[in-house]
Amino acid sequence: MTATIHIGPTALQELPELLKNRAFSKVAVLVDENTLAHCYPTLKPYLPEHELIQIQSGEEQKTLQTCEYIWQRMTELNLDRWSVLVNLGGGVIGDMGGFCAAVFKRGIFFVQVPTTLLAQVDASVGGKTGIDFHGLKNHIGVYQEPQAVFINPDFLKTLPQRELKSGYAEIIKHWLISDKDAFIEQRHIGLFTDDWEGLIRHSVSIKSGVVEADPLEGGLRKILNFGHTVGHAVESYLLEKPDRKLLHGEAVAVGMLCEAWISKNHKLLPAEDLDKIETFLVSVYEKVSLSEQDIQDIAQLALQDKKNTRSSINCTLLEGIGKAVYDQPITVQEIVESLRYYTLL
Ligand SMILES: NC(=O)c1ccc[n+]([C@@H]2O[C@H](COP(=O)([O-])OP(=O)(O)OC[C@H]3O[C@@H](n4cnc5c(N)ncnc54)[C@H](O)[C@@H]3O)[C@@H](O)[C@H]2O)c1
Ligand SMILES: O=C(O)C(=O)C[C@@H](O)[C@H](O)[C@H](O)COP(=O)(O)O
Ligand SMILES: [Zn+2]
Repeated sequence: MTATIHIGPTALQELPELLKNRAFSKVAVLVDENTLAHCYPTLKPYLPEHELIQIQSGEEQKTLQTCEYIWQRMTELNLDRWSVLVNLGGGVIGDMGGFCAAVFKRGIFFVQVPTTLLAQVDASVGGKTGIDFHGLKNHIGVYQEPQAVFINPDFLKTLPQRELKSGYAEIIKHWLISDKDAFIEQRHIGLFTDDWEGLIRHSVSIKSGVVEADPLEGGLRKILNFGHTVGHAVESYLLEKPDRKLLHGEAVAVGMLCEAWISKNHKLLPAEDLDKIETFLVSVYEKVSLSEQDIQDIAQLALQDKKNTRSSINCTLLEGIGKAVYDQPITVQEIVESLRYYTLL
């Protein structure tokens, strides 16, 4: 069953009732240094007595080593099976906190309070939790729904512009896979909107609809992975190169361009649609420079994608703006060519 999602500047007002009704034995809040400084003061008035678990921010922290630290703190704090972990942060806190809670003592409760645009429109919804392993994205994880999700768009006021743009990539993805009108009409307003709540509600409704139809990604849910076959490979590759690291959404933007190009190559996406996607994404995201060696290495990483079966790379492609098709076999060589296309844009 999918979790209840509360959206709006007063969303957190619903939290005390949930905590009281479920009579959790202990409440712990997972934060990083940024969410402790910028978001915890807003959350605190809605919490009963609680403990804090603090980790360092960043994708590099989304590892088994950090999980060990979190489990150690949960143990020291004597969290039992009726405790709840409140994950206050972006997708890293949400994915890793959700995973730690889902397997601690075979599962305690958790609540998502997403504080980045990316986590509000995507990561907090749908129950995918997990961590990176040896640089491979979300390689270890479980599906586990939180007790509830509380999305307060006011948290975005302190979010750096680069992080906002990263989250915007997942909004664009939602438009590209299922809402042509939104892509055509809203793309130029996007980042300059004064209605974040409206954008968040729209994205959450697209994602929730897909997840409800196919929670465990047997089929349809794979459309939410558009841009991620190549995007995750690019993100994993550059994560190992400290001064070239990309944010998740920035890598997904590269991935969407490459996979849109592959869609056209497969005669699924009309040239004029590729043109529109290209013009728009290039206007929002800085080009990432990639050498021929980078391209060859990135393409190999796509062989680890979770949608693959046997040796087939199964990609989600576009049949047009607003319509995605999943399980489309592609080759390493096509990924190489798509990345070459990207470098020439
Ligand atoms: N589970 C899913 O369905 C899903 C979906 C999309 C992405 N993800 C994962 O999400 C992760 C990316 O999440 P992200 O983009 O939120 O990055 P993130 O969690 O690293 O947060 C980005 C940065 O913003 C800071 N921050 C958070 N909230 C803030 C605020 N309100 N004000 C100021 N600073 C703030 C954080 O401390 C961090 O430095 C990736 O690991 C990706 O794989 C998961
Ligand atoms: O929720 C989903 O399903 C998605 O694919 C959403 C993606 O934006 C997200 O990055 C997800 O974590 C990727 O899942 P993965 O199974 O490819 O790790
Ligand atoms: Zn994503």
